[in-house]
Amino acid sequence: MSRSLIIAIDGPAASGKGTLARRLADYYHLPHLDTGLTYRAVAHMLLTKGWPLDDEAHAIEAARLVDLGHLDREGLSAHTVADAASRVAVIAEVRRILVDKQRAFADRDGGAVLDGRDIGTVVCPEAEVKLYVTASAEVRAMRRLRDIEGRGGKADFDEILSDIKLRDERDMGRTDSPLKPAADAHLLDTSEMSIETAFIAAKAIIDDAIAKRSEI
Ligand SMILES: Nc1ncnc2c1ncn2[C@@H]1O[C@H](COP(=O)(O)OP(=O)(O)O)[C@@H](O)[C@H]1O
Ligand SMILES: Nc1ccn([C@@H]2O[C@H](COP(=O)(O)OP(=O)(O)O)[C@@H](O)[C@H]2O)c(=O)n1
Repeated sequence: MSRSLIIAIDGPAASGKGTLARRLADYYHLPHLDTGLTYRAVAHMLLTKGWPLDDEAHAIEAARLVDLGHLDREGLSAHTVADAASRVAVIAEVRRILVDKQRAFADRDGGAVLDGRDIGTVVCPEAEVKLYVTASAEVRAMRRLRDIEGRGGKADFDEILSDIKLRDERDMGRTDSPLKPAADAHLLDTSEMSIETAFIAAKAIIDDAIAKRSEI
């Protein structure tokens, strides 16, 4: 690969952006960063210490301590951590600190795949390929339910659905870096797509962008 390839993937909870990001990173031999884990890490630190989620000073301190090399996906996977993450994610200074770290990750030779809520709009507005992955709230809630049950847990579909809708509202409604497709993002509605079909569709978009380089 002669030029850096940055692939920015955004979308709401359980739309499949992480699964797609990991597969694309593997296919194009690029490093991958799940930026949601950085917000989850901040939330987890506050929850563990018993600090309120709107305690800005401690949230900022926690954001400074986030180490991209040590993000524990399993330890941060809980539903409560995801909800708490969307609360600390409204703090502008927390975002600024985490976005700096995310940009440093993206700015490496060769490129990278990043997924989150504001990658195409704020973190990597210069990304060569931007994907906005979505699916209906019901489909996303069903995917999350299967995730939880697959790990031996129990959950209620209606509760997950209302949590997902609430988090969508919080993420799309905040003033700082709200979740929305970048103007030049390709929309991928995976409601009726398998993981494989979504991967093939994304790969076609990326290969097309790479092919256009040689025409320039
Ligand atoms: N296109 C798809 N069809 C069916 N299930 C999917 C699809 N994409 C992802 N999944 C499953 O849905 C769940 C949530 O996907 P994930 O990639 O973690 O979403 P996100 O990163 O957007 O929160 C996972 O269990 C994943 O295997
Ligand atoms: N780039 C990002 C990534 C996540 N987040 C926040 O972090 C929360 C958890 O993100 P996540 O990607 O781990 O959540 P899921 O989509 O996996 O459920 C989101 O609901 C957002 O509030 C953000 O604000 N910006």
